Amino acid sequence: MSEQSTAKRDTGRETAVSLDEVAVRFRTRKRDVTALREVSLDVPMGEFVAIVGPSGCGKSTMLKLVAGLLKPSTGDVRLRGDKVSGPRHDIGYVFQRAALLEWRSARKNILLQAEMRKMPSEQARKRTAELIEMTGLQGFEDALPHELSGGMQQRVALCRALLHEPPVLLMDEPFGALDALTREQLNIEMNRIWRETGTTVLLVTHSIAEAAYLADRVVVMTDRPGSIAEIIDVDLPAERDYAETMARPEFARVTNRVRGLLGAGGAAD
Ligand SMILES: Nc1ncnc2c1ncn2[C@@H]1O[C@H](COP(=O)(O)OP(=O)(O)OP(=O)(O)O)[C@@H](O)[C@H]1O
Repeated sequence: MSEQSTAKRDTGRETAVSLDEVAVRFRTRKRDVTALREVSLDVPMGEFVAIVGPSGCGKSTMLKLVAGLLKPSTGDVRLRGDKVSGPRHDIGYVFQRAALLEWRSARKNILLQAEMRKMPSEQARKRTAELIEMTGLQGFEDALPHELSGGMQQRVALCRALLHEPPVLLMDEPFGALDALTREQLNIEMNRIWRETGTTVLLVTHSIAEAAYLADRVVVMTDRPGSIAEIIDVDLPAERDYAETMARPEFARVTNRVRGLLGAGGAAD
């Protein structure tokens, strides 16, 4: 059990995501902002990584780099070995707001992904049905977004992000707008869905408990300009019962370490 794992990992598995000495500087008319500096991180295929850190330290910026929505000012970002040089299609993205089309049913919102990617319709329909079952949305396939709870809307957004079976799923505070009980429920489902799909996940969260419950490793960022303060291995089995996990000494060790690194002004739970 290591207190701190290295940013560069040799696990024998293919690397899904790698950031090498990445810096991001934004130049606006009023000021220059260094959002990230010297960030290096390797994420092996199938790993679940949670990223926590103070507001404005560059967490969303990291995800945007991986998605190819932003270019680093210096350094390299690679997805499955290829240098990221523009928007990538082999990722799924889930945001804090589900951003569903109000006039389309749950099923048709999920299928939007297939339309954008011109997936064969039979394959898309089959995968949609599987995902609806996996996320417990059966019976709500034809409901419009306003007829769904916030948690259900996020499940639809998750199905949409997973439809094309992306090897890498980027999640930016996906459960941040949900009430505590729904969030807990979705955390439990997320652990199962991650195990069932085998996808690599990068999750940005402000919840230390969520990070420790879901992740293989927790990346703790410093205040802006964001860099990696420490990467903490979570030495727990992949399949995690919620209450039992929370009661484990390893869970307490990880959450205490993250809290210690973030200090009083850091992420809230
Ligand atoms: N397009 C942009 N132009 C100028 N500055 C930007 C841009 N995008 C982000 N920034 C700045 O970069 C810094 C990092 O932003 P980012 O959204 O990545 O932080 P974050 O850690 O995700 O924040 P939060 O936890 O509050 O969501 C912030 O200071 C932000 O104001």
